[in-house]
Amino acid sequence: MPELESQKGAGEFARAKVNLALHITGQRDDGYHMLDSLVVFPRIGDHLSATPSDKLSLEVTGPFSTDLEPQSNNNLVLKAIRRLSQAKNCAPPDINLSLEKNLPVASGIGGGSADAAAALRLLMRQPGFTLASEDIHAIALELGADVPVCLKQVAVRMQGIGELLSPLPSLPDFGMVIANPRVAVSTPAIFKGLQARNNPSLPDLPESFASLDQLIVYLRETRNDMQVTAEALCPAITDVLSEMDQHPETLLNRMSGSGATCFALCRCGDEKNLAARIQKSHPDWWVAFSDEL
Ligand SMILES: C[C@@](CO)(OP(=O)(O)O)[C@H](O)COP(=O)(O)OP(=O)(O)OC[C@H]1O[C@@H](n2ccc(N)nc2=O)[C@H](O)[C@@H]1O
Ligand SMILES: Nc1ncnc2c1ncn2[C@@H]1O[C@H](COP(=O)(O)OP(=O)(O)O)[C@@H](O)[C@H]1O
Repeated sequence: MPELESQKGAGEFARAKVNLALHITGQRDDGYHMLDSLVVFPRIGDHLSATPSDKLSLEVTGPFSTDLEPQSNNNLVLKAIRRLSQAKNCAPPDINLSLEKNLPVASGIGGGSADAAAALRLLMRQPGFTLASEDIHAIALELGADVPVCLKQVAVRMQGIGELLSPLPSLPDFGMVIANPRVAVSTPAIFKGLQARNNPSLPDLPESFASLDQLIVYLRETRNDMQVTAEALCPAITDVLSEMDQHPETLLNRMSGSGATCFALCRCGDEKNLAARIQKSHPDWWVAFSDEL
């Protein structure tokens, strides 16, 4: 492994993925579901950095580190590093990776996918590890359906099983609060429990969203098709949505991904107060906010 070009402070920020809308439009023969989703990336996330070492290793710190086995070969960060090295016919690099786990695990905001994508970006910055964008996209998809969208971390429409990414009309400014009742939800269990798998696609997108009100009107015509199943399996999701509903700042609230994290959209500037009030009512929940999406 050539000496790391960037060391302290030059890590990767692995942003949470939030599905503003998530329609399940079909199922492939291999069982994977077809999606039509609007995805955004709030400024809330994990941090991944690397320092030279005598072998490949991973340490996990941060508030949710205890929910992951620190040395596990199943960590998506290590899987991503090994898979990209294999694609380059190189031995995995001798680095110590440090993951600050700020996002709850198995929570519908793609923390593991974001970490895997961060690991790919981090390694690709090193000489000898770059790949053409279609090749890195294919590796990302092998690691997980949500990993391709996490590579670029910009707002997009996501289709296929997660591999088809297309630009969105530019979005108005808005604030976001996300809250998780600290109950892990298994993505495969929610997919398995779906009552309907052939739902309509997203309504046609306008050429632009002139205002936040227009975006909210559009989103009210959309759904998260996993929400009913997830609420039945995890009633705490309903509690989070009801709490968000009680605050006048909330313009629209919904579950992200397969849950249990829910988001509330608000006017820019309202997010900090809204988050504080939700956290005050439920000190045991994980609550975060962002004004940049
Ligand atoms: C539901 C979504 C929506 O963005 O988000 P999360 O709840 O995970 O955040 C994603 O599609 C989750 O993507 P990801 O978590 O990467 O999925 P994978 O690891 O590839 O697969 C986990 C499990 O979900 C199922 N799966 C995943 C994606 C998909 N389009 N159809 C599926 O049926 C797979 O069959 C597998 O059993
Ligand atoms: N770095 C990681 N962060 C989170 N989860 C990980 C990671 N590596 C592997 N996993 C595994 O991936 C599964 C899905 O985690 P996660 O991506 O947090 O779920 P979700 O997409 O629902 O938010 C978990 O069961 C976890 O054990």
